[in-house]
Parts: sequence; structure tokens; C-alpha cells
Amino acid sequence: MTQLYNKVALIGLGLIAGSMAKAMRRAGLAGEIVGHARSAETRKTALEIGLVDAVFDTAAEAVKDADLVVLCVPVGVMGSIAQEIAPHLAQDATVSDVGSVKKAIIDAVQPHMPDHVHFIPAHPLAGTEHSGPHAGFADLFNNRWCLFTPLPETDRAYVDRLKQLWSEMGANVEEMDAEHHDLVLAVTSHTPHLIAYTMVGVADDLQRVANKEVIDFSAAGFRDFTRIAASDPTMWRDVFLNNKEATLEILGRFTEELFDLQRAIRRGDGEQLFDHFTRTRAIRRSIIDAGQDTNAPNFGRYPKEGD
Ligand SMILES: NC(=O)C1=CN([C@@H]2O[C@H](COP(=O)(O)OP(=O)(O)OC[C@H]3O[C@@H](n4cnc5c(N)ncnc54)[C@H](O)[C@@H]3O)[C@@H](O)[C@H]2O)C=CC1
Ligand SMILES: O=C(O)C(=O)Cc1ccc(O)cc1
Repeated sequence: MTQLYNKVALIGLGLIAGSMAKAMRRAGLAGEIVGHARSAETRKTALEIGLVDAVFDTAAEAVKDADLVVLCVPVGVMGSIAQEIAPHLAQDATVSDVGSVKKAIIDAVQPHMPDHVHFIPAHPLAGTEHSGPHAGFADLFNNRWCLFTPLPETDRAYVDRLKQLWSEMGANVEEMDAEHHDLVLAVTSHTPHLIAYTMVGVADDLQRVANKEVIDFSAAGFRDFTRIAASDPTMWRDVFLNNKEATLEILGRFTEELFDLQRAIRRGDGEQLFDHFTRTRAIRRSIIDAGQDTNAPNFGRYPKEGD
């Protein structure tokens, strides 16, 4: 039990804040955990289920005397919350966030931060399609990455303490430049979500296949798409509005590749299809071999040829 912060204020009480609260409690990392959410119902629920020790009607009240403030709201409202809390932040408070995009959040939050606080952007690469105060669980961050995109002038002691918090909540931590983060996530998370949203929309629009058939006969691939496409619409709208450049670049490449495969199907070019699928299979195998997919039934070990 290492208490790292005396008072943690979580702004936004949904999946990520709820999981952080539970993981922090499990490891005894915070003296007190308080929170703010926009809706009275969420605040009431968070208190009733013991997610936080106290709730406040405003973010400004919640951050008072907190030595760690974590913004756990949709990407598009980070800037206005930062502006609201700025005059109420304690001396040497750490202010962090968990947003899925980093450059736009830094641009929106940093200008509001007074000199006496330490703003350290972070992003846990862990989540589910569920949201709200009931969605969180203590194991969410276990063996998942939490990426940090600190500004070069930030006092390292504060970065290290926040990294220790995430490590003790179960995550592996790494630092990178914010713009690079946004490109990496456009490839690994944002564009794949858009593809899932698109495919589920296609199935829904197709008159010749009834919705009941889509539900009854959905194979594993489509099922995964529907899970992803059930994610929170506000959150994902904000991700695309705030990671425009990188997602458009990756979507452009995706579309070119898709046209190539479409042509291969039309021409009956089995060799091109086979070669493409062989290359992509190797990527899946290296993810499993690196122990990065904890949901895989064969987690940590991919059967080798001849197994
Ligand atoms: N859901 C996921 O899988 C992941 C989400 N993230 C990021 O974490 C952040 C939070 O996401 P979740 O916890 O999933 O969302 P959520 O929808 O479960 O919770 C968001 C919370 O913010 C509150 N909120 C929304 N607008 C607000 C406002 N204007 N003022 C005050 N509170 C407001 C909501 O009432 C709710 O309590 C987002 O920035 C998202 O990009 C990061 C990693 C994974
Ligand atoms: O549920 C899934 O498949 C996810 O991909 C979760 C997720 C969503 C958004 C993030 O910024 C990070 C992780």
C-alpha cells in the first residue's frame, strides 16, 4: 500500500473514472477520492455505489485542495473544464486527463493551466463499449498500456509519480510525443472504430438481409464490429473531430488498400488475396506472441506450425 496522492478529484464519473477509482482503492493509492459529473443522477449513483467519497455539483468545487485532478470527460469538453477549474487548483497540483486524443487536448487545456500546477496528459489504452458510473472495474488497466505525452518543460518528479500511479493500477507506461500518439492511435484504434461503425451501418441499411438475420447469424467478425459500434457516440464524435488529420491520412490509405483488394476479387486474383492475408496474419500472431491480447483464448501463446 503506497499512498501516492492525498486527494484525487475525478472530473466525469464514467467508465474510465470508475475504473481508476476502483483500481486506486484496491492498491491504497489515494487518501480520498472525490468527483464531479454533469448529471445529478450520475453524481448520486457514484456516491451510492461508493465509487467516490464525495461528489460536487461543480468541477471547480471538486478540485479544491486536490493534489491530483484527472479529467475523465469527452475530448471535446476538456478545454472548457480546464478553464473552469483553473482558478481553483491547489499549489503544485498535478492535472492529468485520459482522453483518446492528445494534441488537441494539450492545445485546449494547456493555455488555461496556471504556472503553479503540473499538466501531464495521459491515455490508458483500455476500455469497453460500456459507459457511465456502473461500467468501471478495477482490472480494466491490467497489462494494458498507458501512454504519457508530457510537455518537455514538465518537472520530471511529477511525471514519475503519475507513472507510478498508473503502474500500480496495473498498466504498463510509456512516453511519446503527442502528435505521434495521435497517428499511432489513428491506426490502432480510431480508424478501426470508424470501419466498425461503417460495416454495422451497411448491414443495417441492406434491405435484402433482415435485421433478424444479421442478429441471428452474425459470425465472430461482425459480432466484434457490433460491440465496437455500440461505443459511446459522444466520445467517438469528439475523437474524430479532434484527430482529424491523422484519421483522414489513415482512412485515405485504407481506402486505397480496399480498392486494391476489391480489384483483386473482381479479377479473381487469388495470389494477391492470399499474399495479403498471409501478411496480415503475421501481425495478429506477433500481437499474441507479445502477450498484448488478454482476451484471446490462447493468450500469450500462439500455436506454431506443427503444434
Ligand atoms: N471508453 C473507452 O473505451 C475509453 C475512453 N477514453 C477516454 O476517456 C474519457 C472518458 O470516457 P469514458 O469514461 O469512457 O466516458 P463515459 O461516458 O463513461 O463517462 C464520461 C463522463 O463525463 C461526464 N461528462 C460529459 N460531459 C461533461 C461535461 N460537460 N461536464 C462534466 N461532466 C461531463 C459524463 O456525465 C460521464 O460521467 C474520454 O475522453 C475518452 O476519450 C480513454 C480510453 C478508453
Ligand atoms: O473497446 C475497445 O475495443 C477499445 O478499443 C477500447 C478503447 C477505446 C478508446 C480508447 O482510447 C482506448 C481503448
